[in-house]
Amino acid sequence: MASYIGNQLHVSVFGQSHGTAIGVTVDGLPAGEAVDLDALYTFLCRRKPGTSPLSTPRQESDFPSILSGIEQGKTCGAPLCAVIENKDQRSRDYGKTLHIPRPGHADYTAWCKWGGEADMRGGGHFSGRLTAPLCIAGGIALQLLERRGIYVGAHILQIATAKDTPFPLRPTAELLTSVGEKDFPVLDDGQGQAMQAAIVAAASEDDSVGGLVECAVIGLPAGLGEPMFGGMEGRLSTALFGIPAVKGVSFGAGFDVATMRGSENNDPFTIENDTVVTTTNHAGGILGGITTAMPLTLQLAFKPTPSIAKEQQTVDLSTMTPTTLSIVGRHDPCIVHRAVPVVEAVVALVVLDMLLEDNHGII
Ligand SMILES: Cc1cc2nc3c(=O)[nH]c(=O)nc-3n(C[C@H](O)[C@H](O)[C@H](O)COP(=O)(O)O)c2cc1C
Ligand SMILES: C=C(O[C@@H]1CC(C(=O)O)=C[C@@H](OP(=O)(O)O)[C@H]1O)C(=O)O
Repeated sequence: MASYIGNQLHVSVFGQSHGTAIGVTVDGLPAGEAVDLDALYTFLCRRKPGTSPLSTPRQESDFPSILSGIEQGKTCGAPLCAVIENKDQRSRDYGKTLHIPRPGHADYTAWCKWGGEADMRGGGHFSGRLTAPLCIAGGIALQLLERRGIYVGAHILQIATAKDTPFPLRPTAELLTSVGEKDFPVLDDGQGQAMQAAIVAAASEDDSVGGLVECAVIGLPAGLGEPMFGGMEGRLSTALFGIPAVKGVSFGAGFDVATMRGSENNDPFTIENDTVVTTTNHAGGILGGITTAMPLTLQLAFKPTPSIAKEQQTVDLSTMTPTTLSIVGRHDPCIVHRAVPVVEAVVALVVLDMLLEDNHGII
């Protein structure tokens, strides 16, 4: 099965962008955990569409109905089910082009796989809209982790050619929390202005831009993870590639390690307050798939939004002839800034799942 993840914490996402509703089931949450529903909705609003000229104008409240699993503000042990009704579908945007796959979107591959039966209006089940229910599950996981001193935070590292300052060697909980509270989550607001200008420029040319998100987790114990296929990098990557438009995931110094010498890349060990730490963190807090207790750091590459108004070459699958397409409708000229809370949510779900498997006395 494709739309669920987790070994102890089973998270299953359902729905289509233009269907009645989208939602999530989460089985395996510990019972008796307080869930602050106001804080959860504040988190969901960081992702919701229709809030800025830099994003899709589709108007959705993204307000979740919790159908089960939470009673009197606490998890009750039963599987949690939450749904968000879709309210602002405009399916006519897709009516004339259902046989004409959008370059860069999943239309063509869904058509191949599901024999033309896929509901691809608004991206169907492949849509970025499905990241809203992911944020419900992840937003609850973030609350459980924070209660135990584990903080997950992310920011936009790059959009087009404009670059933010990376997180410092030891990001604090305050830094990770405060950057997420910004309307445009960057550390350097000047660079944030340049990024926003790049999005506006691309949109004005009927085009789109991509970029990078950096995420960090602090407060993890040393020793979380497994060797080989159960490693922290593998577990996180599998989940993070489930976010639509992610084309790359790297940890620590990432692809820069290719040009470093061992003497530069190795993180020297030392002792601080009777604890083993490293003086640099090119490893991103992971050695052998297992956490070192230094901040876990990762970067994700997001491609430019595929649906653009600029004319592109494609094919008509009903006649099997080449054609061109200028996409009408409501689309994000950039995905990166909307994806920041989604990255936090997915990382939190994986970390919580791994702690539930091997809890180090934490849960
Ligand atoms: C938050 C978010 C919003 C998105 N918004 C759009 C959009 O408005 N238009 C679009 O064509 N793709 C959008 N996408 C990306 C597509 O859903 C994605 O590119 C498509 O499903 C194909 O999947 P792939 O890029 O992972 O191959 C969005 C993705 C995310 C995470
Ligand atoms: C609705 C959201 O984003 C949608 C993601 C999306 C896609 O193809 O991924 C396509 C667009 O859908 P529609 O054409 O129905 O407006 C976006 O608006 C959302 O993120 O909540």
